[in-house]
Amino acid sequence: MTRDDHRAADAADPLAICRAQFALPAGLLYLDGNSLGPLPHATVAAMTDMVERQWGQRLIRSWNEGWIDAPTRLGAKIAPLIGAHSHEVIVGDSTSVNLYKLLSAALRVDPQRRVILSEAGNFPTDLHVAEGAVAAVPGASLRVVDRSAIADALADDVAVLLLTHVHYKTAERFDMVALTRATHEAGALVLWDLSHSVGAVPVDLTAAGADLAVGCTYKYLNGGPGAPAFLYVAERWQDRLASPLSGWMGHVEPFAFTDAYAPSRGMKRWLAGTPPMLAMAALEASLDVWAGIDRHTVWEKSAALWTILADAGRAAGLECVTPADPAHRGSHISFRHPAAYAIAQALIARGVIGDFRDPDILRLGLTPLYLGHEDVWRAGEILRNVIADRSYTAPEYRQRQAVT
Ligand SMILES: Cc1ncc(COP(=O)(O)O)c(C=O)c1O
Ligand SMILES: Nc1c(O)cccc1C(=O)C[C@H](N)C(=O)O
Repeated sequence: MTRDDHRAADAADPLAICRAQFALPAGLLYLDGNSLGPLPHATVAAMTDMVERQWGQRLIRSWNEGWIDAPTRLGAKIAPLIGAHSHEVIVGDSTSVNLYKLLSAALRVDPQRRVILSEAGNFPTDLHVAEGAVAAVPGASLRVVDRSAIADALADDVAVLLLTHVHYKTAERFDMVALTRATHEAGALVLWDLSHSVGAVPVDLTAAGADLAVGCTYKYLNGGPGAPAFLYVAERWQDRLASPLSGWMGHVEPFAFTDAYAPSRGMKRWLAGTPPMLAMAALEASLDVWAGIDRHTVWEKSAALWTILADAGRAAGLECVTPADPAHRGSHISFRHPAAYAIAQALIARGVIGDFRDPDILRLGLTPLYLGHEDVWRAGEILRNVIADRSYTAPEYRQRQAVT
């Protein structure tokens, strides 16, 4: 396909108008929105209003003018993106903390089931938090198996299967429907980490019959660095599970100021402390960008952008570790190369921001709201040049930074 073909695809692209909603630096090709999404213009205005008016002028009155309901209001805005009902999602804390809450609760459902089952090579925080959760429950343990062995490892001692739907390194995607069904047949609950799925691939937790989920909002949802995460509990579990972090915001009557804890009905019991309103304001503005955007259109465009980079990678002789079948992958593409770190640095020096994942993965995110076909084609051309002329072998590209 030629540059003109990609220009024609951009001209016909229903999502092309979304690009103007983001404050991306001119000339930059940003292929790292799967790690930190860019700043929406609306966020700047929302933060100004939050700081100057809501905090500055309205002060504590703002708690009754929209702040106290922010966790459930934002949860309701995320719900359609993950195929959940609005009363099944709440926003607060980090993905790591939310994982702890849900894993701890799931471990206490059936005393005969004390195992968290997960995937070797899952995103580290998922496994680290699972270690912490089992350490707090006598007799509990973490079982980690290869992704191909998950279904067979669903023994009768498993309390909860913890999986990241789209793998952070390879973009491999689990079959949510099939694995949820297999987990239920084995008598366990399933907890999906949707950090690399939400805003990227169409997710339907209700259709899959999923029990629990968490996910990150600073990647494809563009909520800002460290934006509060979300937590999902299917309605049928809401009265049966309780948070181990029984803070006052999860109390049925926080402003009764009682000594004894009694959990709220519904999703509010998953709150612990006071919501971080500055961060909530940024996230709400970015969620509003998603209102009215069809997730299937986003996914179709992602698949088209993926093919452009896959072709460039093939032409450059790179090994692609992301599945070619769109049904089995997420919205990034990863190439394995012994000099992946240096290649990522050489690309950054040429205005293409992607990232590197230890030890040998070059990862490029495809975010249809602000990347066009021609943009991705240009990134692919730059990638081909960097490989062909071996410019990545320059010594300055070997220097590792603290955050990669
Ligand atoms: C699969 C997955 N889970 C969780 C996280 C992050 O958790 P937290 O926001 O708590 O750092 C990430 C990325 O940072 C991730 O890729
Ligand atoms: N959360 C991050 C951070 O605080 C610093 C650097 C990167 C991140 C990330 O989000 C990493 C990301 N989850 C990943 O998939 O690799």
